[in-house]
Amino acid sequence: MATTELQSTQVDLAGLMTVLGGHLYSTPAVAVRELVQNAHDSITRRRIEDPAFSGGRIDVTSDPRTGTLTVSDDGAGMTREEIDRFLATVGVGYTRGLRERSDELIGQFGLGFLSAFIIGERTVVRTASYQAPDAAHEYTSTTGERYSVEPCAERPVGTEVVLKLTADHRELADPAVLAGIVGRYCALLGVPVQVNGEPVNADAPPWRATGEAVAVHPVQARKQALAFAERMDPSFRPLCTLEVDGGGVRGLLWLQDVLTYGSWDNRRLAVYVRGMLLDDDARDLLPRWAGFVSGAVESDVLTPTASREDLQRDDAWEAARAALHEALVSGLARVASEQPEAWSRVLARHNEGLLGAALADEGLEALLAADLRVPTSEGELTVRELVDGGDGRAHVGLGTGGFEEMRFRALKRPIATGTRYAVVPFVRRWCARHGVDVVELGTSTGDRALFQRVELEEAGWLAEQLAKERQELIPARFEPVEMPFVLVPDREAELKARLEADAAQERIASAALHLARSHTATIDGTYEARLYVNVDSPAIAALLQARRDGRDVEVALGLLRAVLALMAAGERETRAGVDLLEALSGVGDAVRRLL
Ligand SMILES: Nc1ncnc2c1ncn2[C@@H]1O[C@H](COP(=O)(O)OP(=O)(O)OP(=O)(O)O)[C@@H](O)[C@H]1O
Repeated sequence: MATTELQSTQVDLAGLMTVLGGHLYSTPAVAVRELVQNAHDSITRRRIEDPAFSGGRIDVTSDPRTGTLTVSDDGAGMTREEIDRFLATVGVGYTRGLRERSDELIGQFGLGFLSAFIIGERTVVRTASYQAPDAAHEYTSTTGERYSVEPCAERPVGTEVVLKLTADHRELADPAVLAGIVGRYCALLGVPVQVNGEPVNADAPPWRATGEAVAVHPVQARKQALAFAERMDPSFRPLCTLEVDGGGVRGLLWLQDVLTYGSWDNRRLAVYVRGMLLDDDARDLLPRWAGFVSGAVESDVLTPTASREDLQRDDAWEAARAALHEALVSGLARVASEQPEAWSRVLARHNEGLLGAALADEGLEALLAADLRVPTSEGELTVRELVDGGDGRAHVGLGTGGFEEMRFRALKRPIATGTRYAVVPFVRRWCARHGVDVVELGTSTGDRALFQRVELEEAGWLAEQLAKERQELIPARFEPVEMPFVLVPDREAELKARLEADAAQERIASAALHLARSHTATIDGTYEARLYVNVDSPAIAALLQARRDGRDVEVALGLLRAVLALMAAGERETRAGVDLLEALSGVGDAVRRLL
């Protein structure tokens, strides 16, 4: 058998660099983070290996005129040999080996330094190691593929990396841009960082401060937490903050102080791993319903991907997600009991989103069920108020307005607006728990609960006189007695007509359509609307009596037809086919004949 000769795989560094540069990182700003992170790790290394060391500081400076950016540290520095072995060898770093001795180190892949070549057209590294402080070296490279190392003038122990930025990335030298980037990435870093002389991480996050010996008054602690939230997320003012401590995550969540709707998804969570911002938008760690929640958390157990801009979806991630969920629910409960003012603001701002949240989470439902309000024809009410106002039943409208609403308005009874986000399921759930009936207006079962049907000899005659085509006239008793009739469009027939229209075939997947049709087949779609005529109303009672007495009822009928048409014309759902002018002239005609 012939022996197979083993060959070495060739690495095309230029090609690899293009991939890394163009595809690994989402933004060139990440390169700045990588350099600051190396400075941090080098300081950590020196703290471990050089017992005499008491410093630790990172300086980022820029010169917009020359387009240069410099990151300096007073960390361990590198010897000549270390430059070759670690800095200039892709995939290898000193840091990885040291991680066993410290959980503060951030680097592990031996890749980050390459990002300097994405934003810099020339990179110079000047360094002196604490192991050989008198021998400083200067590394120079343009693309990272080739480099030179020379001895250089004496310098303090530590490293400075000087980048001449490419034309595309010169904006990174703008002091404000740079301060913004570094300030966000390094907000929680344990080593002080200055950008052009200004500290960017001087204030420790509030959860670290709680370990301090002097206990802070709760009001003061709340203020500090709000100030932190405001610093971290300038786009929204925070309404109140909630602590997170569990599942390997510590930090703060806050509710945004804006008016939100159910569809609002502005979840924003910044995740810091070992003090460095890793994922600016880890929204998936927050529950889907928390669209109005922002936060910043840190963790040592979450694992970054190689781009260090995302997190691996491992067990730690799941545990963190569960902990954040729990922190949100218990934090909201705490705000409800300890900060009544903030709580009423939370309810006012996020009522709609919380309706959905309550449906998604039983713990929240228990907390919120009594306080959340649903939109009704009488303004926003709690379900308890809706039920009390509805004589012990919850009325829900599935359309918009209509005669039914007019009737309820006349009675001053509230109808919940069932077409709005989460209202129907929330009301149903509440009522099921409290043993209360829900009446859905416009469905045949709903109508049966509201209109007490009566037998009437003149029903056929009334139908001829008042009902239009595809309207079913039903004699009934209902309140208020002043109302002679109510025209109720049949929502189920409406749905049936819509689904059975040919166009539906194109819009709805056929399996779903089939299912829907098997339901609509059970709906009797003969009538589009029901006209309930109130036999208790003085107008109808008088009309019927006059007819029984054999008197002429034409004028009265004309007037009633006109009123019916006018009522129908005022409602979006019933106005089709109503001739307003004809209705008005009907009134005029009746008045003229009466006088
Ligand atoms: N400022 C610095 N001071 C001292 N050593 C440095 C500095 N910057 C880089 N190095 C050395 O170069 C090595 C490679 O750096 P690089 O950023 O490529 O990878 P890393 O930091 O080890 O890992 P990662 O890719 O996860 O960031 C480091 O491990 C360290 O030994």
